[in-house]
Amino acid sequence: MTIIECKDVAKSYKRTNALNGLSMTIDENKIVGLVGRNGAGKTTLMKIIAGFLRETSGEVNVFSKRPFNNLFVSENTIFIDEDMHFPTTLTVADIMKEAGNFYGNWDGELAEQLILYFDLDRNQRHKHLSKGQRSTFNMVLGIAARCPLTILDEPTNGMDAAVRKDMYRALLKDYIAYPRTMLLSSHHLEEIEDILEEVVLMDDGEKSLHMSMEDLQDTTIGFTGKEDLVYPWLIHRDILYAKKVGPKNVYVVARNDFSTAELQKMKQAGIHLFPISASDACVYLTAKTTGGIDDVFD
Ligand SMILES: Nc1ncnc2c1ncn2[C@@H]1O[C@H](COP(=O)(O)OP(=O)(O)OP(=O)(O)O)[C@@H](O)[C@H]1O
Repeated sequence: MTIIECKDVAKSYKRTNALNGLSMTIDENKIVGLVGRNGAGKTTLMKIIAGFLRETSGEVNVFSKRPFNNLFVSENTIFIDEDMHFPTTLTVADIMKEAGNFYGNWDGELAEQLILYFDLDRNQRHKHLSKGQRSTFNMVLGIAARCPLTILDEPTNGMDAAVRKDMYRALLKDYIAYPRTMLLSSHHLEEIEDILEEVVLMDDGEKSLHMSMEDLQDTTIGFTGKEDLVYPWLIHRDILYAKKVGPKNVYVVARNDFSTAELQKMKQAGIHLFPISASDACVYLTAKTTGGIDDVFD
């Protein structure tokens, strides 16, 4: 069943077009990563899906309803980001109690166990938590609410590496026990790639690709070897990144539309082929130049 459907969605702020005709569908009970460079439009899209912002044009359906200001969508959706504000007098325990009143699937016991594990003081006011503690608590809310649609926008900002790892593990374990639809944005795809089933890569307010994690790994391929050996194979190919290595060698990343036979022949010709990680593939696929930061200095 489709949970999120975006058709040709655009969103303009005064001088910026944050989304430029984006279309996608997200099916039920999938964990989908939303990735892209700074300013690609991830937060804008997530806020529209959560019903916090209204699209400028196009159509968005969440649970087959228009999400903006929709009570059904807000009861069934939780949106977690680092800007979550609560009344300043509320403690961690107060917020958990309120969450229990609002979210039908709330698991108070799990929330208490996670609070204990992550060493949060349930009597501390939310506004007095440190940056990392605030993110930790917010994500506990996101997990324990067990909303049919859980949207997590850069949820681990400020957490240390150990907490981030534990938190994603907690998220995955709870998702396996209680499947729901999750949309998760992060600048660190390598940290979440093991838990994602699909990735939506955004670029300049548009969807650049939407595919399974497995397919994403095969989207790009790297080559190193002598320049005059490598380049003839790359005529009319989509070169995403190229760098000279020493006087005669090159390091090239290209979109992988090569046949197995072609790759085999390249290997036999003495070209070294190597896989590109999913997170690097996203960087190369959305890069503005083929030389990266080196272009600035050349
Ligand atoms: N309230 C706003 N008013 C004006 N412009 C905005 C507003 N919010 C976002 N933008 C602009 O819209 C574009 C998309 O921003 P958005 O926050 O959706 O991107 P993002 O992919 O989440 O970025 P990041 O990874 O840096 O968090 C950016 O150019 C941003 O400057």
